Amino acid sequence: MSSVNKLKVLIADDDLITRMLLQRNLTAWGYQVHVASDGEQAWDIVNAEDNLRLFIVDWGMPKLDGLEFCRTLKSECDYFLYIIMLTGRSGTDNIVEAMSGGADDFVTKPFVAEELRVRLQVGERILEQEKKLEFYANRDYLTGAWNRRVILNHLREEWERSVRERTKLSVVIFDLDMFKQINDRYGHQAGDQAISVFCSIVMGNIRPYDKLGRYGGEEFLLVLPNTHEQEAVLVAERCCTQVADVNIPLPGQDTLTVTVSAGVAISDAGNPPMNDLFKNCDKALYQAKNNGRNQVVLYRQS
Ligand SMILES: Nc1nc2c(ncn2[C@@H]2O[C@H](COP(=O)(O)OP(=O)(O)OP(=O)(O)O)[C@@H](O)[C@H]2O)c(=O)[nH]1
Repeated sequence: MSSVNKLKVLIADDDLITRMLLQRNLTAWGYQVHVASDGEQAWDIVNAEDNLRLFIVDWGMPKLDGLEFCRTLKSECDYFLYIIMLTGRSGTDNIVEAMSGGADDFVTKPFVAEELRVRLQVGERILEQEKKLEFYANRDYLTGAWNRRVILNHLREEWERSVRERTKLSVVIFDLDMFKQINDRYGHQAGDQAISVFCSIVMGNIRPYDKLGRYGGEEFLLVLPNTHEQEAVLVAERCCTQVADVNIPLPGQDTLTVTVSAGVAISDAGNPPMNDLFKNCDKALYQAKNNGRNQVVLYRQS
């Protein structure tokens, strides 16, 4: 297993021997281990590392103790985490306090390696389930694009940010052309395949902080923060050209080609307001369809 695929675990413990023992065992069990000797250091690692979801945390630590660390972590993270409290303390009162404070499991020192290993596996199973739930709740199942709720929330957040930071926010609405005919002629499965290919192409053309979401059936919304209209038009045109150029394989020897129309609109430091931004984008899309499809139209005030 390469280190890229290894699950990350953060160990936070002020006792050197425990840290070394944990690090040795966890590395042997295939985890990518990060080590902190107090709560503050643990917090720094949380801020620096992506995808850190599994934790083994001592209770009594200098600067920031384990319980406070759990509380802060659970209240500030909007994704699921699994924390095992590994402590010299024992007894019901301590278990209740730790688990009420955000710990998901409680192990008393000295720990038995095999027991800790299976408890980590329980954490992994729960994290895996949470990841699936997160996907089903936020993503479009067919394409992996964000679903309508998420993309509209994201648009609102980015619009608010553009007001705060006085930047330009660009929005693109894509709509696959004559899609009813494609379904009628080639069948729904082929239509689905075309939608998936379209999304892969768009996702391959955007920056990590741009977001593509499925707004309706064959209508997709692309939110491009801090982006001028010319750049947005270029991205949209690149996507439309690439979609039109691809031969989508169908069962047998057949292939299918599709085209896409797009409307682009921008808001500059919150002007126009979000609803109008959206309406402008829709008007531009309507224009693109009226002009003959397979093209990008930028909304202009006039
Ligand atoms: N295969 C498939 N078809 C879908 C999906 N979502 C929506 N559609 C179909 O997309 C078609 C959209 O048709 P219309 O809204 O009439 O638009 P159009 O045929 O694309 O025409 P223009 O937008 O004017 O170019 C409908 O037949 C929907 O059933 C989907 O997930 N999969």
